[in-house]
Amino acid sequence: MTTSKTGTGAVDPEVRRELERLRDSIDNIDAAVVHLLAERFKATQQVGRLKAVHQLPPADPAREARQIDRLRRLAENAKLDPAFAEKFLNFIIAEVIRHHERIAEDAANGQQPDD
Ligand SMILES: C=C(O[C@@H]1C=C(C(=O)O)C=C[C@H]1O)C(=O)O
Repeated sequence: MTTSKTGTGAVDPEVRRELERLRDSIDNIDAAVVHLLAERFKATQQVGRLKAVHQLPPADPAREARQIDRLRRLAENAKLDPAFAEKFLNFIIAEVIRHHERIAEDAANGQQPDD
């Protein structure tokens, strides 16, 4: 790794190229994360509708506990902080449960689900 400055205050062009290469990779990963999350939410919306029709509760803590166990193990194997993985999953699940509550309320009020 070369130094980050040329001495004139400008960033070494080689360092700039390396930074750009890494940032391109980060941008691709961020795009993949957004697409994967969108697909996950499409599936959870369908679960929410199914639960509303069959009057099942929005949250399923036993299922969540199994998912957290599994995700923590996957994170450990991938050398990702399992506490971070758990926090991230809990953040997503909390949003899903909010959606499910809304879908159940709409169904109870005779409203059609949005697509
Ligand atoms: C999607 C579901 O609903 C809720 C959301 C979950 C999730 O986002 O993974 C898991 C369990 C439930 O609390 C489900 O029951 O499968």
